Amino acid sequence: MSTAAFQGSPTPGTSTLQGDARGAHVDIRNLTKVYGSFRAVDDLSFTVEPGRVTGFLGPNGSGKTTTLRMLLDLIRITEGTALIDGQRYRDIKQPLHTVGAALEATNFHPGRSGRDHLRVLAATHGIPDSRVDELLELVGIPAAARKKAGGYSMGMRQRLGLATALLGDPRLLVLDEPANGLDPQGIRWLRGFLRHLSADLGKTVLISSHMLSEVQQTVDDVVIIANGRKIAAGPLKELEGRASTRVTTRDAEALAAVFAQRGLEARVSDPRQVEVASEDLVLIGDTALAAGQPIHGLASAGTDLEEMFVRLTEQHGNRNTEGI
Ligand SMILES: Nc1ncnc2c1ncn2[C@@H]1O[C@H](COP(=O)(O)OP(=O)(O)OP(=O)(O)O)[C@@H](O)[C@H]1O
Repeated sequence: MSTAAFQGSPTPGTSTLQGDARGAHVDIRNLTKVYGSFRAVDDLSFTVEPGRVTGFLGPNGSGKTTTLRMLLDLIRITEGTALIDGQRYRDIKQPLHTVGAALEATNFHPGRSGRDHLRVLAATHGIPDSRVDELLELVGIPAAARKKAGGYSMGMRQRLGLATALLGDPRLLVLDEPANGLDPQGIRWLRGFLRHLSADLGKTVLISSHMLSEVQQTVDDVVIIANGRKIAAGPLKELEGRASTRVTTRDAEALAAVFAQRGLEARVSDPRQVEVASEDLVLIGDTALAAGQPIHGLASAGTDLEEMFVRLTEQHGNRNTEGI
């Protein structure tokens, strides 16, 4: 599979992905979905900006897919609005050219090749076959796409889903868990591809994920939900907070005091463990050494946002099974 297919794409104007002068603006306002007495999405509001990749994050069952389905008019909204450039999806004149979506990677006809799947869709929208082949090349499955989709791996289905979403060269791309089933190389490829679409072509990209770590290097903005409600939203850089390091030692209290003297914020999390609000391993190591304190282990403890996300996932892992 090509990992750089898009990198060589021609200059704007002739590219397979021409881009628009602007991506579409998404405005979700007080969106609610109720099933019986269960609030799958609860008074959710956020915006998605053009030229950026927005990560829509939350634990399993938190309401991400339900929100995206309401945005795309696949299910009825109970309350609130979900607008794309000020319009409901159903009122958009040329939806394929405005919004490209890949909500599920499994809904291709198993007996039809990926290429034929795209060609059928292209034909019904007056899009030439040549574009189908260009897109298959672009997403890295030019040969595989001639085989029946029933035999595709999850990663191949994801790539075909992406090609389908891109068929109309849309201004907004909505992808549900696009990294699912991709190998590390595929995830790296997807990351570069989505950045190209947003940063270079100005498109709006909205991707959902239940794993912050999977999209952390891809997204500019995040919207985090749990139990159908918004927990946090904003630029990733602003929300990430501090990175910290977990230090294993003989006497955590003594080492924490040493760090504090050096002006490093430190917290004893275990009699043998200290969390230091720094990712400077040299500084941490040298400080401990100078004070004669042994270090038995040093590990990145991630950022404040990562810690919050892990906590959320633990608390709200699956509200169905928890009966919340
Ligand atoms: N048709 C439905 N009827 C009843 N409950 C539903 C229906 N569709 C979804 N739900 C419930 O709504 C909640 C949110 O589901 P949703 O699929 O939106 O979560 P998600 O965040 O996309 O999860 P995942 O990361 O697992 O895909 C879940 O508890 C789910 O069981």
